[in-house]
Amino acid sequence: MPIRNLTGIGVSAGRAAGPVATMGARRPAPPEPTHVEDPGAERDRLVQSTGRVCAEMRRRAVAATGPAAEILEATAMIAEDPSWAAAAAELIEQERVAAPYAVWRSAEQFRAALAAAGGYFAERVRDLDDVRDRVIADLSGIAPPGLPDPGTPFVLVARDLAPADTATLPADRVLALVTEEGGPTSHTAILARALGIPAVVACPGVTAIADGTRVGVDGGTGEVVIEPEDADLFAAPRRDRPATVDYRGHLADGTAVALLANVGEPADAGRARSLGAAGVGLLRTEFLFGDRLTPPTLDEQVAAYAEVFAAFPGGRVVVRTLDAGSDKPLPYLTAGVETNPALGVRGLRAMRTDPELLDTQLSAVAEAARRSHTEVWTMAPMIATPAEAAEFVARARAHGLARVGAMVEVPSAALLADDLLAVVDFVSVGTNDLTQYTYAADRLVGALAALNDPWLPAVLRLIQMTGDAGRRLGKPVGVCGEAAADPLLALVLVGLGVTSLSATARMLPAVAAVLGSADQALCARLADIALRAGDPAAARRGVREAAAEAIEIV
Ligand SMILES: C=C(OP(=O)(O)O)C(=O)O
Ligand SMILES: [Mg+2]
Repeated sequence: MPIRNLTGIGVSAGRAAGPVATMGARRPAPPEPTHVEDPGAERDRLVQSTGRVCAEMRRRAVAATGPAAEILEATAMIAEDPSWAAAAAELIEQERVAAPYAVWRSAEQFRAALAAAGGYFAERVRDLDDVRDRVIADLSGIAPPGLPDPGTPFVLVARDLAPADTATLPADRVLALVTEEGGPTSHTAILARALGIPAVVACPGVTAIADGTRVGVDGGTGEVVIEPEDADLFAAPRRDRPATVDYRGHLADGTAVALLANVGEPADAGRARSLGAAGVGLLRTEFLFGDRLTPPTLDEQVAAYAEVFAAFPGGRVVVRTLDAGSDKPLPYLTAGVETNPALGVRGLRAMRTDPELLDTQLSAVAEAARRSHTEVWTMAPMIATPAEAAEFVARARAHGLARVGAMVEVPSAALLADDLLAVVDFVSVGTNDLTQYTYAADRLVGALAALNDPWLPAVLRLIQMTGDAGRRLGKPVGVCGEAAADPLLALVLVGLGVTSLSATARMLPAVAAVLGSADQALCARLADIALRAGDPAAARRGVREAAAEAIEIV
């Protein structure tokens, strides 16, 4: 029976058509525990192999930029971690087994420990698997696992992608990518958007499509059409998109809607600026605090913030205080073991356990702001009550910070948006967490991807409540979650009362293109359609059709 058309979750807008090339089965069979006569020589072989793999991973990390660099850096660090290689060497010594088998066994132990630690550590399992497979391939003298190369541009299909593979995708050859697993906030989704490649995740059955079959992929609606009759429908409009942001900060009717960039490290700020971003709507400060045993000093922080502010003289930069805990644990701050880390001591809750850390950060932001010509706004993550927000505002003001706000990522914050907005200067909706908490679905679990879709009606309703409260109180309501990177959803968000959008810089030109040609009345109509739709697929379809009648959409 021919495979019918498939549907997944569109996570990176744009359309493309081309032949399928499937990522080879990455996981090799466990090697046999072959006996070796000379364990010393076998250990040397292991050391040389891990050295080669480490050098290659490091080379790729150094060569990459943006989110790819961060992800490759994480894999390179796992490759360079001596503990798993030392455990493998010990196995060779004690049991006189060949290196591939020892690597496999040692990696199994480490991956079990990472998986048990949960959150951020569990995510590293994919990186460890990647390193393990590369070392075993090197020891066995076979090509390392990697991307297919059919010799022509292709639609990449995979069960899931290792972060390192996604990070090095050749954007000129991969027309689109479709994965059977993965969720909207997975590495695959975030990087596809950063690279501007149309992408669909959580698409059951896609790996059954034979290589070479032509498919059309719509990264907006999530549709994968087998042998499309009208391939022109999938002609790649993304190639015609402007490469930089051409947007003056207001809709076609003059309604002000700021378009800003999400920035995860100082280098991103320069890139965002060169693309034409007007400022930063979310500076994630975790880059300063991770991968170390003690927190950064005041001076280190001042220098890093000042570097970001310097990229936007006269512009706005919204700094988010440290969001530690859950998927971002820190050895010196967050609680050891929590049964439900996403519901645990994270974000502002973790900072309240160490007020000095929060004070140092606020003081550094204030000092860097004084040295710059940038409008600096400061906000806290994981605010659940207006009282927490009031406490944060008082602390930030004591450091001389003028504009202080709260993220809306917990449903309680949206439900009490009037009370929250009464005590802060602005709010910014973090749709990634708001979605996971509204639908009680871990954002890192691929199997729950359908419940981590910001087009879900309850999420839209909570954003509407927040937007309405913002209008009533005359205070700004931003969105800085991945939802703002979806051009169609961006129009809906504006219709729900959102006054600024902040997204990964590469998606800003596409979002700018729709904002600049829409007006408030259209956005309100689209918001109404999305709210009434009942489910994300119907909402996307209805909004796309109505938007297409009024404006040219990407
Ligand atoms: C922007 C958000 O924060 P993060 O993705 O860093 O948790 C969010 O939750 O939407
Ligand atoms: Mg968040």
